[in-house]
Amino acid sequence: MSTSQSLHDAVLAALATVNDPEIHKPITELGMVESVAISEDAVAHVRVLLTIAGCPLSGTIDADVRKALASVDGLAGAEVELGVMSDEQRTELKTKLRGGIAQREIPFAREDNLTQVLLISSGKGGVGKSSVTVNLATALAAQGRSVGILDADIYGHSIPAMLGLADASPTGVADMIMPVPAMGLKVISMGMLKSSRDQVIAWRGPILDKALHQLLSDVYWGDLDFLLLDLPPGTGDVAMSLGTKLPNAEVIVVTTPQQASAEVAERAGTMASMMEQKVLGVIENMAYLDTVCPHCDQPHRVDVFGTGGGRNVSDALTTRLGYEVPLLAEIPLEPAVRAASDDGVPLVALGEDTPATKVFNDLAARLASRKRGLAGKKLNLNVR
Ligand SMILES: Nc1ncnc2c1ncn2[C@@H]1O[C@H](COP(=O)(O)OP(=O)(O)OP(=O)(O)O)[C@@H](O)[C@H]1O
Repeated sequence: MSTSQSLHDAVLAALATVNDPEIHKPITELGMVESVAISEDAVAHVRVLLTIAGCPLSGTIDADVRKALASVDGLAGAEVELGVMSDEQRTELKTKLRGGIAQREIPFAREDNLTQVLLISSGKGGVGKSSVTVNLATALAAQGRSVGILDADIYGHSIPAMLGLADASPTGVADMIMPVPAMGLKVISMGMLKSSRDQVIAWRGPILDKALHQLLSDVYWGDLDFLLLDLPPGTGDVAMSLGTKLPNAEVIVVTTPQQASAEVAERAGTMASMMEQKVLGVIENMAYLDTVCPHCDQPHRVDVFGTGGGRNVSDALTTRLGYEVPLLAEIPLEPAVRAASDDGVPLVALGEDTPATKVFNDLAARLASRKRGLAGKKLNLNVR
């Protein structure tokens, strides 16, 4: 092999180590390296194409490319020129990002898609649906899974604030929306589509449907092991719309011990049949408070909100739906859960060893080790 050829190969190998800062894939795979030439004096001439003119991250890409080239042995120097992709090249990139699918298709709806799509729902607001979503997602990510969160709660978008992303907005690359990274998760919220933070979203019917479709198809989720959707409480337009969009999704019902179980089960059951989706199980949140008794100084479990709500909902749903709907977890009422969320960091991300953290990590481990697509196989996700 000639020296110039081996230098050329070495330069390409070095460029393959440079990731696009937003897409997180090598620029060589994304068609961003337009040309590489090695001149007789061993100088590399590299032309890199940005996805859009005025790309805010052009400085980062330029610096990363130069750094990679500086590591190539035998090069006397490097000249880097930045250009911009043509419309055609952008279309090619978009197709590549969509896994070879040119149209705006929802990747999670494909039969061969292996992402576990979990719809976190509740009969009514304030039971801790969003807290469960962020903590479970963080626990899954800490166990090495690639996890996305879609905050589809049109009434209150609590997810961004719980992840310290209150003012974050996603960027666009080649007509695709880049999810916002936080705590190792990829995050998109309906609230991020609003023009101002205090604007109220009152979308219904077709507009809501379109927005949801966009968040599922135009967002560059990449290969996800899990996608968790925080649904608005109750049944409604979002549930209806997601039914057809995410046929393989599974519903997790979050409830509290005192909630009228029949009512919760009724709503969850109705929603699941509206969506034609399986209910994976029930999570009882704020299940109990572990505290030291002021009278006897001994640790006690106090059932602040009564007992049995989660188990009753699981039993009622099992009867109503005709298959086993297990109680997946009982999460204690723990002031740290609220405090951490208020600080914009899910409790699980703090790495502290608390009973709630343990429950989230344990549930994440069970979900992560699930075998997918084995029809009829008992999944054994029961909490007891
Ligand atoms: N296990 C828990 N221990 C202590 N506080 C909790 C727990 N779970 C949730 N909370 C707190 O309860 C409040 C409501 O929780 P969260 O916002 O997650 O509920 P939600 O069901 O998503 O509500 P909404 O439907 O209104 O968005 C928050 O202040 C949250 O920090």
